[in-house]
Amino acid sequence: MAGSGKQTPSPKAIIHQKFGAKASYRVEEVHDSSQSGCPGLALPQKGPSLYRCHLQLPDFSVVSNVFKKKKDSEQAAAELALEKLGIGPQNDDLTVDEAWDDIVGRIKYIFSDEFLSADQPLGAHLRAALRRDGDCCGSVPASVIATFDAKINSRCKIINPSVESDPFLVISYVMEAAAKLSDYIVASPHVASLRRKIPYPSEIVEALETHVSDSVDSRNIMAVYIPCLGKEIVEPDALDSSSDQYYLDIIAERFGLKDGNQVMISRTFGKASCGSECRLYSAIPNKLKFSEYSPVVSERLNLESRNARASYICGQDIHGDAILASVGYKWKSGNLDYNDVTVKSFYRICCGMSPNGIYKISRKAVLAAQLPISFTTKSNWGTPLPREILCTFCHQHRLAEPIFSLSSSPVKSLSDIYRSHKKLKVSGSADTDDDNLSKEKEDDTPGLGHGFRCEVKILTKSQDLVLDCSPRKFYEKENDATQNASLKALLWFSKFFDDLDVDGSDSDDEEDIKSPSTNVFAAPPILGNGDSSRTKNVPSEEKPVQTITNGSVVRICYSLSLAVEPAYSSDAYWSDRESPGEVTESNEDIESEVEAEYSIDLIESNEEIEFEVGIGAMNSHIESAVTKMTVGEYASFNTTLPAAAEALILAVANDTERMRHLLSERSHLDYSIVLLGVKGPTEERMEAAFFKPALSKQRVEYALKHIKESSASTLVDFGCGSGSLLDSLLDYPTSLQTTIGVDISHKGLKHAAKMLHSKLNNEACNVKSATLYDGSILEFDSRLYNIDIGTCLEVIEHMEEDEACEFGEKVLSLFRPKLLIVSTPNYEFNTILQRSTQEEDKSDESQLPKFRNNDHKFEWTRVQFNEWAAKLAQLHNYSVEFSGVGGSGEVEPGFASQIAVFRREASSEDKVVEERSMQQPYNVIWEWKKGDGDKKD
Ligand SMILES: C[S@@+](CC[C@H](N)C(=O)[O-])C[C@H]1O[C@@H](n2cnc3c(N)ncnc32)[C@H](O)[C@@H]1O
Ligand SMILES: [Mg+2]
Repeated sequence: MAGSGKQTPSPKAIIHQKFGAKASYRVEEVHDSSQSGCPGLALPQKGPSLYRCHLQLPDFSVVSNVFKKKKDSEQAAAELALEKLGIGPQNDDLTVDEAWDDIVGRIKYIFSDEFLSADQPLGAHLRAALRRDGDCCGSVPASVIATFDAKINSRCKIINPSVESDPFLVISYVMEAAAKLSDYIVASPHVASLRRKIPYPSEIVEALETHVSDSVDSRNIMAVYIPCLGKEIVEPDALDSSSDQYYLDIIAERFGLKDGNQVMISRTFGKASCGSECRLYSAIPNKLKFSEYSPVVSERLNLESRNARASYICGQDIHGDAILASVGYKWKSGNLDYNDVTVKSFYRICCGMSPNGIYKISRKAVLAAQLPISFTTKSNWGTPLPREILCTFCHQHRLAEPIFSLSSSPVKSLSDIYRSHKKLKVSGSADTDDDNLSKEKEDDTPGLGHGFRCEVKILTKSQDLVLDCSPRKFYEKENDATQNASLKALLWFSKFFDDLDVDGSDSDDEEDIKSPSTNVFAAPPILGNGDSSRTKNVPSEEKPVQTITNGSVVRICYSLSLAVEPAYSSDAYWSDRESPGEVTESNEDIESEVEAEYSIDLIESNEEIEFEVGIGAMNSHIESAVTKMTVGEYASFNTTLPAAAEALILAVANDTERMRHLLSERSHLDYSIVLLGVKGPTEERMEAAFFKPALSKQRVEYALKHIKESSASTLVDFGCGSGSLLDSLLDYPTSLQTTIGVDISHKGLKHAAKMLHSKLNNEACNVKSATLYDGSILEFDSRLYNIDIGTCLEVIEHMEEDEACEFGEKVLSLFRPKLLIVSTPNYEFNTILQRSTQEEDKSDESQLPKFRNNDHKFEWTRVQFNEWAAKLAQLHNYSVEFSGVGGSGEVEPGFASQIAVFRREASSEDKVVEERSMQQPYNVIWEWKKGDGDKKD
């Protein structure tokens, strides 16, 4: 933060002052969920550590976002708590009178001998002021003091919180305070500047002279000129810094002002969108008398001369023409530092003000991408997630950090009980993983009467409510609840910022969203920041044959170019295309005929970008083209330019002048797209859309029924994956004493180990040992011989068909479980599932993805499955029954998941053949025994 002599206390320090030992911080290590650690797991575990802090105060607790450093998470939690308590970190509980005293004292200190050599920007301004010519020598613009001193700023906020958006008010307070120091300081109200009455001692001044200089090099500092009148274009500008002149005096010249004392300086902004921190400079209105400044004057000024575009990007009222520049004194060295700012930077900053724009920029697809209208799964969304976008948005608009409150459904599930149990047992930092583990477990235990809702509140920094968004829906995963609530809030803001249409909120959302006021925001100027193509929903000419279904994730390579057609269309270019507009003879002069030659300028391209179809994540032209393509196909087409596109094009194009010229011609957008790949809608999603409870849960329940009936004590889950069956089995009392999982996927096994680890030390459960093996079920391992129950759920279709046959052979001839349950998708059911994710889309079914999942090597009809199972059973002395879950066996097309239950005939001999007994190719990667806890291999 810019220069106060004494640092304001940190949020943590304030909390300490108020609560002392009653404030307890607990920092939790958060791993990437797929990577979090598990004791005793014999597989490498890696993953970046992030930290989240829980702060418990006597009356409430808060939880911070995640941070790379523990320290930051603690400060963030403290800040959240202060926000909840209604204490701004800098406000220190001062009275208005005390605030005034502080300001007066601070100004006096700023003009002291000591401060002149201060290692901070304000000190550098004071030194530079001494080098100013003539009248101005030694005089410091009041706006400099108002802008660069954090302490004065925080005290002004106590006097009147509206200084946040009204920088004139701060100046008027500075002038008023300075007037009380008439013995020390000359405050000239007409020019809004301050000067020390008694000159600095000459030895101090001389000592400073050597190392202070304003000249950067011989170059100009590139800046941007933003005219007050919206009709006038935003243009590049340059500040000539070659002389040793005070930089505010140079800026003053650009406005035709006498000197820098008349220059207003805004706060900094824009770092995220253009790389460097920018400020806006403008002229203090001529007639403005700070001694008479009041809300009435401010309102009148706003009517007369508010610069809408400039005010929009920095969130303060800016008057008259403005210059956007990144220039200022460095901390420590006190030298002038700058970064070039271009017109492109200006448009990027504008773009980054809206939810849609933030998404576009972070996807690096400003023209192509748009904020999706729904959040389905994390894996389909890409980065950044809605929650991060919402945080960026709030930061951009100087709002407080969003407050998320999660609540779970009232039913206390077993997993909750286990979790609290677990918490009592483990303590100390080494076990912070446990919290993640139990959370993950909950996430992945769908349908156990458990769910999360999230409410998100957006407040201003002064704690006024802007938006309260509380979707009523429960989600199985905590994260889904948070992301969906965030997206809802973003879409609400998007209506305001991108479409200017807050009233149009969907009727069923109304109860979820409360917003007492939107007047925290000024209406955005017309920049064309949004992409109107979504709201208008461009109707396509002929109803397209959509071959890629909603919910699929496509990977494309695209380029977008701005093309200008030739003045005379003798060119064959358009002959086989639809011309974007009537081609008329040009009446213009020779020069423009030459300029109007066919040109095509690349404006945006992406070698590879993924997006989900059907949620509006991409410009509708791209999406509708892509969904008709096949993998490897190339498509190109052009569209006329929507008015909205202009600002976006300027936000991506380096050569603003040329782009403006092209945009003024009869230009259109040329799209070239290659479809690189398609992943069908996930099996999970298709099934979730169709079955309640989820099909996966129905499979578990099916297995459970057989376990209960058979009083089995040993179970092997062949292809256990992430252990969903092994995990769920622990939720119910069963006769099982030994459970074993085998899989070849390390990722799945790690996940399984973590889940089991978090759940197994529970007294209520009968299980005495649990083991996870890394191995292929196509190989025999004698440790798995002759078990009571084998399960192999949704695994065989992930192998080649001949391997599935091989597995069938081996499991019945070598492993010889007493009972074996095999499930696999019923291919005939797919049309029904696919229809459920297709919604109204009546596309040709023959074009739909063949299998439910990309990884499926085959899917069998009922006849194929029955043949496979019946043959095997007969060969190996088993009986087999057919059944299924999802739907009904009686009605066409049968169950969604078909199941074969093999039973070993009582007569068959049960001894493992001698030479096989030594075969133990599987590796134990995790093992647990009652009483021992987790053991490494
Ligand atoms: C769709 S998952 C099913 C996981 C689990 N059975 C369930 O129902 O949740 C298929 C699993 O089969 C595993 N798999 C495929 N081929 C395998 C093989 N030859 N040996 C062991 N596991 C295999 C995969 O690694 C994957 O975890
Ligand atoms: Mg499968």
